[in-house]
Amino acid sequence: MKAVVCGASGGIGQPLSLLLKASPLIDELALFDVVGTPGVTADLSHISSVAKVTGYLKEDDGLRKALTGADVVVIPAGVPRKPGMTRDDLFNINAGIVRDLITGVAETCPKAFILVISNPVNSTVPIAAEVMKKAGVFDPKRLFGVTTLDVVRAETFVQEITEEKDPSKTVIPVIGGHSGETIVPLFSMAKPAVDIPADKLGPLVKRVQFGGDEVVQAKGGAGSATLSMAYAGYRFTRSVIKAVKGEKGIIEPSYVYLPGVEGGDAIAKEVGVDFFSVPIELGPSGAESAQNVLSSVSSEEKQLLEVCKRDLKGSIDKGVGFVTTSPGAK
Ligand SMILES: NC(=O)c1ccc[n+]([C@@H]2O[C@H](COP(=O)([O-])OP(=O)(O)OC[C@H]3O[C@@H](n4cnc5c(N)ncnc54)[C@H](O)[C@@H]3O)[C@@H](O)[C@H]2O)c1
Ligand SMILES: O=C(O)C[C@H](O)C(=O)O
Repeated sequence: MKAVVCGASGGIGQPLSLLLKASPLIDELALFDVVGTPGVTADLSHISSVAKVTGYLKEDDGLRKALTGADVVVIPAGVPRKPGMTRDDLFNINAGIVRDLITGVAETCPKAFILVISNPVNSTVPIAAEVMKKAGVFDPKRLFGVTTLDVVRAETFVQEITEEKDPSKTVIPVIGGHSGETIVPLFSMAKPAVDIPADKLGPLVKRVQFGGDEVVQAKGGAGSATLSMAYAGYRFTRSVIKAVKGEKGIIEPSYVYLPGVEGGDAIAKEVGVDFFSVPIELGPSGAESAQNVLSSVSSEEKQLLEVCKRDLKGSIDKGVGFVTTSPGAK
């Protein structure tokens, strides 16, 4: 199992690479970034775990070397937000970064599972899909937008109400996209069920939707969530790898191209957009099936979904348009 981290020297990239290096599920870990990988690689390579670590910069065909033989490619490359910015404000820089990295994946390891963390996820995943389509190698079951941090936040924030000792034991589907009101936590479907007083539900939902802003404000210009994202990114990567290795019954919400996933076409028609996060059953070929949870949502959640669908459409069109109307990826 070879995993590659693109953006490995960054705020997310370093702790994510540490967690992957410590995982016994991974035999080879390749680190790619435009700066800093020699140091990060040397440092991680002293850890006495299974994975063999290699590092690459852009020079000397580094991206191709890093991606050769990759099974999983995780992408936290790109700029983070500062206070006052939206994720969409990152589009102008990050769209090109993601396009170029995915072009490398399409050329070097088209069968790899691709996990996109770079923001705005609502647009960068459609960009990745279009680049893969253009190259004739798009497999929707292998492309994931990582929305796990929203799930992790929902689990964590609801604990204030449930007072459960281990917050990760409460399963809460979070659907939609990964930005403000496109994030729709379904507390009505929590397992085990949670009893949330009416006056607390609205603020709880808002906190999950705008949890990213909390961290951006607290860091005061020094970036956005990195450590919690590394944890979430690792958790999702581990689930994909375990499922690929044959473990059954692994379900994780993820932002995918629904028409290409079993059961997803009907959901896409219902929500009116093709890219959307729902709980996905993972398996050896990636996204095995999409779970339609829409019929079970509460009336409050239905209203949240209306706003979500409206906001998502523009972000998806922007991502698709970036590839279809640009003169072509490098
Ligand atoms: N999906 C999520 O839930 C989520 C959560 C947190 C952050 N993010 C996003 O993740 C991205 C990274 O955040 P960060 O805090 O790690 O930022 P960072 O600036 O600390 O790190 C980004 C890294 O990407 C590298 N990079 C830039 N261009 C590159 C290229 N062409 N190829 C390879 N590497 C390149 C940089 O050198 C840097 O090391 C941001 O876009 C941020 O918004 C997403
Ligand atoms: O808020 C951000 O910009 C980073 C990330 O998307 C998050 O949710 O923390």
